[in-house]
Amino acid sequence: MKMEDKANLPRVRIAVLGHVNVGKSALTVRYLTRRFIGEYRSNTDLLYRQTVPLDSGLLDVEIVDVSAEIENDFPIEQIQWADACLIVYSITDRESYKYATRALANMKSIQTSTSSYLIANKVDLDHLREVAETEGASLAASHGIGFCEVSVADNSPSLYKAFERLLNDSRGRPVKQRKFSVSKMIGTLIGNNDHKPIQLTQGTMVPCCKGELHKSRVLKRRQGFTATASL
Ligand SMILES: Nc1nc2c(ncn2[C@@H]2O[C@H](COP(=O)(O)OP(=O)(O)OP(=O)(O)O)[C@@H](O)[C@H]2O)c(=O)[nH]1
Repeated sequence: MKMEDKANLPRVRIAVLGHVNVGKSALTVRYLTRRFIGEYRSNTDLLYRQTVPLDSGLLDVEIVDVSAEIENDFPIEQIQWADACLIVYSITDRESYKYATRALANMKSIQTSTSSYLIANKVDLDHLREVAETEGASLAASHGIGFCEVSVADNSPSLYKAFERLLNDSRGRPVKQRKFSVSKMIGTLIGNNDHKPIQLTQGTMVPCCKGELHKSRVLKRRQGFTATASL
């Protein structure tokens, strides 16, 4: 594809939110690469960019995998940046369900136009289940959003359907009015010499250093990440 054609592709931005250890990184990498990264450690937000084929055509997708290192920190800037949010919890961790409940309530209170989807991960660990499927379904229903239970480890097809539904819904929406310069944010991420983009097979991943945008979060956070499997 020519560069100018690529530059004209519609773009959708997704923020992946959730409590620590629920599988946000594994889920994002699974969607983009179809691979499962078993041991993954990240102390900072990660931005992924990739062109994905949908039935409706090619789409430029940017996904922020939001670090949940700081408890109860509501990532408002990432949500305002995004066109859509995936809120993830683990069926084996009730705290993560509570986190998702708070996140959805906070999103409602700021009346964001961001569309959302709730994902319950780790259904392969049903013997360790702490959250019933009906609880996830009723939480999602109370916010009028989609819901599914998945196992990222087992490559559940529902995971891809959730992403595709969010992408298709967001693609059809008018361009979101943002309170800050998105191009500046992306420029900061991509242009930061300390955090060069990592080339994936089809896209890039950038450890996010959000500068002014997320100073309070980032300063408290240890920078850098390690991935024990190459993407
Ligand atoms: N059994 C099982 N383990 C999973 C699944 N998804 C992720 N994991 C594991 O859960 C752990 C946490 O996964 P991550 O993707 O790092 O989770 P995260 O939410 O990004 O974690 P933080 O970066 O700490 O917020 C890892 O050990 C994964 O291998 C799943 O579907 N089933």
